[in-house]
Amino acid sequence: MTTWVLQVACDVPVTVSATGVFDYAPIECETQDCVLSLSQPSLWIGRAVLVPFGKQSVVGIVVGVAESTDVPEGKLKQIRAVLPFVPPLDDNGLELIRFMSRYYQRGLGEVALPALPMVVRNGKTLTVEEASPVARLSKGMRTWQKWQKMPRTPAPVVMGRELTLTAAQELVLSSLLNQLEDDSRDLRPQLLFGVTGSGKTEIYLQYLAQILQIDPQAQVLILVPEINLTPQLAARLNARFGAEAVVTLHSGLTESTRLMNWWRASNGQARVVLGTRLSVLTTLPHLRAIVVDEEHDSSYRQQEGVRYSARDVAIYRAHQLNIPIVLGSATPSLETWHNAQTGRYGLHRLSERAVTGASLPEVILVDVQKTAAQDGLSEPLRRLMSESMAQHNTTLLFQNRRGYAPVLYCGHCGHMHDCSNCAAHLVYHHTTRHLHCHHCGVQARVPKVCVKCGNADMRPIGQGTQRIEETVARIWPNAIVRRIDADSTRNKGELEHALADIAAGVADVVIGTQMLAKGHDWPNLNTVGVLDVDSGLFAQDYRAPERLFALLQQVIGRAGRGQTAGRVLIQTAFPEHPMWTQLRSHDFETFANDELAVRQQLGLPPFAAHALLHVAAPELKNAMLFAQKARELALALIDTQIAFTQVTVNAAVPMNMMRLNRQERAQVLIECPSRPRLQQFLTQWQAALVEQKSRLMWLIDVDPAEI
Ligand SMILES: Nc1ncnc2c1ncn2[C@@H]1O[C@H](COP(=O)(O)OP(=O)(O)OP(=O)(O)O)[C@@H](O)[C@H]1O
Ligand SMILES: [Zn+2]
Repeated sequence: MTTWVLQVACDVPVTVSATGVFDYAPIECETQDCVLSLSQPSLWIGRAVLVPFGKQSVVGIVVGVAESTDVPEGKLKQIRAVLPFVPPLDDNGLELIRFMSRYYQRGLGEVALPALPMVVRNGKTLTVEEASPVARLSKGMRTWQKWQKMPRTPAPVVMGRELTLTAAQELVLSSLLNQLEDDSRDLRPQLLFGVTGSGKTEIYLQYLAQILQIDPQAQVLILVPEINLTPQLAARLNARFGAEAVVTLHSGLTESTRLMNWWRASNGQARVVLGTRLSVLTTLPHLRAIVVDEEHDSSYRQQEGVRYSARDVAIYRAHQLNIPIVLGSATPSLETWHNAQTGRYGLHRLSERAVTGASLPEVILVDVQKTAAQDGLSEPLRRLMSESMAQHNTTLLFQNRRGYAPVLYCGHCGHMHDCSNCAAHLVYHHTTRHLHCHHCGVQARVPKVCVKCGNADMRPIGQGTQRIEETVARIWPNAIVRRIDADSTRNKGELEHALADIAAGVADVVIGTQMLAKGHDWPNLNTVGVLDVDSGLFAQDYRAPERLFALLQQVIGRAGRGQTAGRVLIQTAFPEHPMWTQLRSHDFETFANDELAVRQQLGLPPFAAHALLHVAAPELKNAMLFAQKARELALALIDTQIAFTQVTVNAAVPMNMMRLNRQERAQVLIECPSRPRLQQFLTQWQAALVEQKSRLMWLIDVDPAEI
């Protein structure tokens, strides 16, 4: 019997175990890839292991070793096997997951394991050899086996042709590079605040090229909100650095490609890693720089499982490794903007577009109270569209709602068809002739008569992308139209095809949701119509103006990126709303500074830190009871500990969207001007909540995206 134990982090929720770390006895393990013996406990730390857990085997990470355990003698289980092909987490990797676990109030395993590809962390795809306690991937992994035999040396980087930088780009690049010089080494995060189309991407590439050239092992990480939406970037990276050196990591990859790319990245073989939020946790042994493109984008926020911000984790990781990080955006998040204003981050500006002759588009408002938007399209917009088509340019219609119509309404009794699982209207989809719930996914056939009064006068009310598509086809029967939304791009290859067509200038009209706001560069696009965004002007959430402004400025920024001047037409019933003034003059700074002043006055983030307790139960009464109990526990903590006097506990209330997926939801908002204090408080509060042993679903969301 050994005299020491392994502390293994497993992916279990905090409600099951506050730390998520369990003790196991080690076993001798000797393979080609790693020799782990009982006499050298420290070598085990950071290793992936397969352990018995209840009735199954699960993959965990060894986060420590100890001389003793609380597990009674005879009850301590042995690990089943080691996963030698998973590169061990080094001290920095372990510290990173410890940070996330502390910051987001989650178990170590919950944080660490999702970074591994599904096939690796899923115990079912592993086989353990009888003779030696080693777990290997079992099925269908032939290419993987081939890869494993390949050399693990860093791939050479080929330096492709670069664009000649404009004077403004040159200035930014040299100031970014200067900051890496030893005597002025400034590793604060650097914000690249450049208007849409100002050529931020080219700066990232030339900047990273320098870093890759200095060090023949160096790896760089580029985070993007969504890779599928911007295939141009992956192609550009391959062309610039050589396909051999570049890997992508995102959820759209097949499992085997994902596995291979992860493996190449985590062994230090791949030099340039282009990934979405999850890739921020990938082991990268020679990571030397990080770029976060479109740093404001809400896709960086993981909203399921562990709720974290990949951008914030990237900033922490850069800080920890003492490496540079560049955040880029035309519409930085207010947190980032605030940090750039106060000097915590460096700030670099690009105020002109990069392409000679291209400028920011003219923005025109159409008052739809005066000029009705017939079937969603006002007369002035129709005129611009016809003109644009005649000149063989592309028009983009931004309608941020998929489906045909957001409501199916009975013209007789006024009944609206709602989802029975959620507090939401069902959306009418013409293509499937079904009503869909966009929250829980439920679908129902369109009733022939009103379910309430039996009348057949059923009317779709309002506009969705499908209905706009129908209208465009009716007015311009010969127009080539591409619709980009979650429905039109569900099948494999559809999105790529549509994007390629648009990039080639084939489409006369592009209709779509916010998917169109992300980083697309289509020189042929000169006209943008913004339809139906008024509801966003009056949304409740304090972040709503920030989100709407960023979204619209990004959409506006798609126009006029080539030689033809761009123009944007916004249809609104509230032309006097102050947000339009700043959008029309492309004045993000004034908007951001005004908005920050309001936040400061109200003590809202970034001037305070927030955490939100979410509770869900089949009945609201029970969710509220738990939320109220949680609030009492919070108040008791504050009463007994002087350190927590700055913490404010708000009332337990039903959530804005109270019912979702058959669950009624309640929340308690916690506010505190000091982040470290809030963290201390949350740790104790969460422990008290776990002790309640409630069977309800609950979780603490740190820096919640919405309240
Ligand atoms: N130095 C340059 N010379 C010529 N063209 C350039 C140069 N730099 C960038 N471009 C071109 O300008 C266009 C816009 O560049 P890019 O897409 O990088 O802008 P961006 O700042 O990332 O914009 P957005 O924030 O809207 O995504 C691209 O077509 C790019 O090829
Ligand atoms: Zn629903």
